[in-house]
Amino acid sequence: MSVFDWHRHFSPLLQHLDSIGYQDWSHQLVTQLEHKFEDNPHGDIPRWLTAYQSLPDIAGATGRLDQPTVALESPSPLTAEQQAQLEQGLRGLMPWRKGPFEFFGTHIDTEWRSDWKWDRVAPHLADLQGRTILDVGCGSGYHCWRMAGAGAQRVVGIDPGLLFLFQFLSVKRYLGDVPVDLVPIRMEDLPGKLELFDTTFSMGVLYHRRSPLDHLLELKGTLRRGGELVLETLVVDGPEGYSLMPEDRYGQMRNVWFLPSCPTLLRWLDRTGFRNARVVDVSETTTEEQRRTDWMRFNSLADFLDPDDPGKTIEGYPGPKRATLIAEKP
Ligand SMILES: Nc1ncnc2c1ncn2[C@@H]1O[C@H](C[S@+](CC[C@H]([NH3+])C(=O)[O-])CC(=O)[O-])[C@@H](O)[C@H]1O
Repeated sequence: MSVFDWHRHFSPLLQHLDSIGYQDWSHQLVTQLEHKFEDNPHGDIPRWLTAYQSLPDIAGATGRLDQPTVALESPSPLTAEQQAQLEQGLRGLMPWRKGPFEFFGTHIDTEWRSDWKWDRVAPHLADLQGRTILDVGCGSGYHCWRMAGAGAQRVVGIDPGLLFLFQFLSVKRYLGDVPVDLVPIRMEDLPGKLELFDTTFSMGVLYHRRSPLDHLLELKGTLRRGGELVLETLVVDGPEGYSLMPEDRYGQMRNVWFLPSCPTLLRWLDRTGFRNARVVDVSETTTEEQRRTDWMRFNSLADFLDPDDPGKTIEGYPGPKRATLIAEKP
């Protein structure tokens, strides 16, 4: 038996999938979750679970999901004891990378200002009102909450990082049975042709995939006809056809494969069968957007850039620049 009662957390989603005719997917998820939490549990789960379970119960909590800081609020101020319990529990879930969040007045200054990314992406999206959304590589689920705040009917985030799951649940536990879920699986663990989602996001994932074209095809398989893909990834300057493959690490990150130019990305989207692909934003990532904080005390972007030329990574590659592209599935 797992110490983590995963059935309780995932049963609303599994039941929903059954109710809309996606029993095959829900059965597959049960097998994957059993494996993850019972057959082969991550060694840190007991510690994260203890931190999560130590968070205080707070009556009447509500969420503000439509503003830069995803915030939990309570009708009356917390007692000093509740405040201390809260801070200790949240500290037990460090490092906090994607956010910001505020838990009843306790502000979590995360490594990333993920709200800046949302501000760059959101103006270009088809209205999220009433949509069913997949967020691939969703991290702590910060953007999933913003999607819900923009009116999405249901949001499924997937990310294999289990600390992210406990950070996500520490928000969700105060919001009750909201139709927002984080499932700890990889893109490759989804069934091939779900054709379920109105919008699928892949932000910060493509460069981690050894086979970026297969990633695009997998993303296409998640969308219904006419659905929208939102792709955000690291890019480099260069002509159509160009893409950079780092020799080893890029900005100290392992597992970085292809950094295409924007024209190359457009070609990839076209060749994988998307239509109307367009670049809606290109921005350099700054050390204001990604930095060490009190809630993420390890090295961050400033440590990964060349100290003599911050326009370059420490390995001598062009500094991080990200593009957002939008395309439709025909
Ligand atoms: N194969 C995979 N399948 C699913 N997730 C994966 C995979 N490989 C890596 N990830 C996950 O993708 C996320 C990438 S971070 C972007 C977070 C958010 N989207 C953001 O835009 O701020 C970008 C970064 O920090 O490099 C991580 O949480 C990985 O666990």
